[in-house]
Amino acid sequence: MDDTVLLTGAGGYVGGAILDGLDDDYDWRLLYHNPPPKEPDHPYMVGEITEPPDAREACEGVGAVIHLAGDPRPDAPWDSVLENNIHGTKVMFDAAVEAGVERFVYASSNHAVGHFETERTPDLYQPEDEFRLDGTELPRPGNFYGVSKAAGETLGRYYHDEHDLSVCCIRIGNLTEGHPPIDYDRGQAMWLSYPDCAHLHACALEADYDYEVVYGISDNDRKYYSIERAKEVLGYDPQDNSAEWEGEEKVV
Ligand SMILES: NC(=O)C1=CN([C@@H]2O[C@H](COP(=O)(O)OP(=O)(O)OC[C@H]3O[C@@H](n4cnc5c(N)ncnc54)[C@H](O)[C@@H]3O)[C@@H](O)[C@H]2O)C=CC1
Ligand SMILES: O=C1O[C@H](COP(=O)(O)O)[C@@H](O)[C@H](O)[C@H]1O
Repeated sequence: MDDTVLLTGAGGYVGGAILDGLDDDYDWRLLYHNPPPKEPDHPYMVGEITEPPDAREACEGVGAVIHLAGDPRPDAPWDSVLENNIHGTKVMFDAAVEAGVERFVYASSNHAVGHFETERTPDLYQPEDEFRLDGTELPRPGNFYGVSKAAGETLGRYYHDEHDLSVCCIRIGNLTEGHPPIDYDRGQAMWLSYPDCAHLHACALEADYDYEVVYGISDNDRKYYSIERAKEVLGYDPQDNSAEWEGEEKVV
């Protein structure tokens, strides 16, 4: 991808992981919600994804969008996910199409499929359990936040079919920096390391695809999300595995 890449939600955790790993690799334009505390190393603007003029300005002249901005709280109230996650994502898709953007990478979530876990907890978090979700299943959100993420995936399907935009929805698991979550089997099952997060988003910027839903986790022994589709279509090659850690120490 030689064109400018717009990164919304640039000031957040996922945005930080992506910029940590891919800082020099792309011609970035960063969208912040509030003025950043320190001057970014890349061109940036401050704006609202729910406001079409801001979204249009952010998308002008870019070749790809990585859309992270939104309310990330699993217990977020309906009003907030409706406005920030569903409406905000629709506004960003509209602006992307209007600007002639070629591809749109969308931050979906494990919470879009949270209720698949209900009858299988806690067995599915064990390394020997062979149950896998692979991205072809319909959403089963576990909360309104998950509903909003599933809605974003559906918006992506529509904008791909209607406007021929390449759309990759990444159902991100549990991003933590440095080491996997401690004493949290479920978090270790769906851990996404910072380096694997950056690499996966680079894959989504480079590969050829139409519309994809993939899982964004490291290659964890405890996984119950398949990463085969991400490997096959995007060339994802994760380097981390939460099983290689004991607490904060890497032991393998
Ligand atoms: N951190 C994680 O483990 C996971 C994150 N995700 C998704 O990844 C994305 C980023 O998550 P995080 O970085 O963890 O969250 P974060 O809260 O650290 O970052 C989100 C950013 O979006 C901005 N934002 C929120 N509403 C906005 C609006 N109306 N206009 C402009 N900017 C707005 C916020 O200011 C914030 O900087 C979210 O969409 C979240 O749902 C999905 C699964 C797991
Ligand atoms: O989608 C998200 O998921 C992660 C993991 O949450 P968990 O409840 O499944 O442990 C969460 O940390 C993040 O805030 C959220 O956006």
